[in-house]
Amino acid sequence: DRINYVTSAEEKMNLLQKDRELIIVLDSYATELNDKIIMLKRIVKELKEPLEKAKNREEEYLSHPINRLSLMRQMHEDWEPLEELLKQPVGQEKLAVIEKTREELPVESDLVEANQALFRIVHTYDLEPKDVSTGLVDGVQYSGKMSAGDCFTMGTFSFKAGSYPIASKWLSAAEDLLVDQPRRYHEVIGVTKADVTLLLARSLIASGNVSIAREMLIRDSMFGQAGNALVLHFLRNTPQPSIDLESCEPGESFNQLCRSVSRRHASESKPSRLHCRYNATTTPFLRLAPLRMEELSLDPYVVLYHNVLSDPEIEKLQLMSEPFLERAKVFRVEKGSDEIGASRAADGAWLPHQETEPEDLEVLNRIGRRIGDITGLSTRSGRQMQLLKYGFGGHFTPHFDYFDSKTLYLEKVGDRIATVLFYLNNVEHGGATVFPSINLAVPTQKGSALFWHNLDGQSYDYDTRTFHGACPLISGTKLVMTRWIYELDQMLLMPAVLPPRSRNFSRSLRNQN
Ligand SMILES: O=C(O)CCC(=O)C(=O)O
Ligand SMILES: [Fe+2]
Repeated sequence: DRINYVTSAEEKMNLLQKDRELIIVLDSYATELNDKIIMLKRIVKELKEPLEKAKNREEEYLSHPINRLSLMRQMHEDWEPLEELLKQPVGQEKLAVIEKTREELPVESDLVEANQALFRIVHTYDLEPKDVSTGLVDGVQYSGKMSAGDCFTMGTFSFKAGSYPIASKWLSAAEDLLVDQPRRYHEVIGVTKADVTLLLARSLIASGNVSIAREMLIRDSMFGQAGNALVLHFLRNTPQPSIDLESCEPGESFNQLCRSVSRRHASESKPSRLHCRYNATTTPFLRLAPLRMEELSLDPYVVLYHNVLSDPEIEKLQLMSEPFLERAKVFRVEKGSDEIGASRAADGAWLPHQETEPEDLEVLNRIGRRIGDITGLSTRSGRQMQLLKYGFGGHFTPHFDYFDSKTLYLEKVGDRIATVLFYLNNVEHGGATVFPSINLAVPTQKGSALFWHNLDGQSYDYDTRTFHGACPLISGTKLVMTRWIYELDQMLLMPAVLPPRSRNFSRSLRNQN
């Protein structure tokens, strides 16, 4: 399996370590080169000395027996080894280390994923690339700054994705940065002013700003009057997007809800809270230990229970899932299999895992029983939960938790009638859970559990209003755990409320977890 640099924290640390090592190697390469230069300069100085003495008295100098021998010997014997010395390659071991390390460095797809993550953040939270390039992200000033090369790669990605106005903004940021930043490095890596300006012109033209592009090219001494011809050429050759982001576009209401609870707006709008009360009735357990609950929506019913998990339990969950974390996949109904897709960027671990220790199993079962106590639904032990860890730009495009489709597993357990989403940490910036159809955004809250029914309370039909997703994470990590409650597990508990249904499986092509 390839290393996943985008979401895995461990690999991110590894990345920094590699970066540090490579820079040390480059530095010692330069030192070695410098040592050779110093040595050569010294040799030059030594060779020059007799010549200095001979200046203006060449004949006398050469008639001197010792000088003559010295010159003969030196000219005959020394230039061969000197030539050898010059030919000797410098820093070969350092070069070999760089070559070897390069095999383990991020590849094209890693960069594309990082591009995608930042693109998503800019798009969802409606940010200005220029602000982002200075580290100002959604009202928060971060310490990093972007280089011209960084902005250029974002511009290129946005261009390929067919987002020409955003591409123009990134490329114009790159152009400005090229002026101020040391150009030498960008020349070496092949990001030139001409590249940036030409792609900026193409983006401007593709977004309808033809005259701005023309003026920019003509004013540029590199192009001058050739600018007119370039504009014509670009007008005739409209670019074709080669990256498809359309298929996982979360939609404007999703984006707006994400913005409404992000850092920039956090103080302005809190999620609507209908009631805050204690649940002391569902089961005998709750009569002893009432739970504070916030009903966020009555129809469909969505409720947030507070302090469901303790800090030690959360710590345990994190520890037991760590070895099994891998890139979370998306279930493709049409293929009947899981795959990594752009609609979801997070690491996931299924709990319990085959290798889960008995004492960890006990914790999982205890949590399972607690869910039963809280919801009044049957949560058969052994059903897996999914722990999810989102990193920078991690997200989950809106989806339904029910499958609405036939699979072998579903025939055994039925569909997911309800979902419990545990928040295992407080997210610093971004990463809320959002229900676009009911205008609900829920920021993470450590220890709380969000609960909703995926089926309509009356008809038991799929409730499409439960469409939900996870907003892109802007900084830090986000940890959640999902426990689904299955239809057929309820049969013993309340056989009467679940009449056998013949379903029309309406979706054949959908993303699922
Ligand atoms: O992470 C979230 O906020 C939502 C996760 C989710 O919808 C899921 O795992 O099905
Ligand atoms: Fe979900």
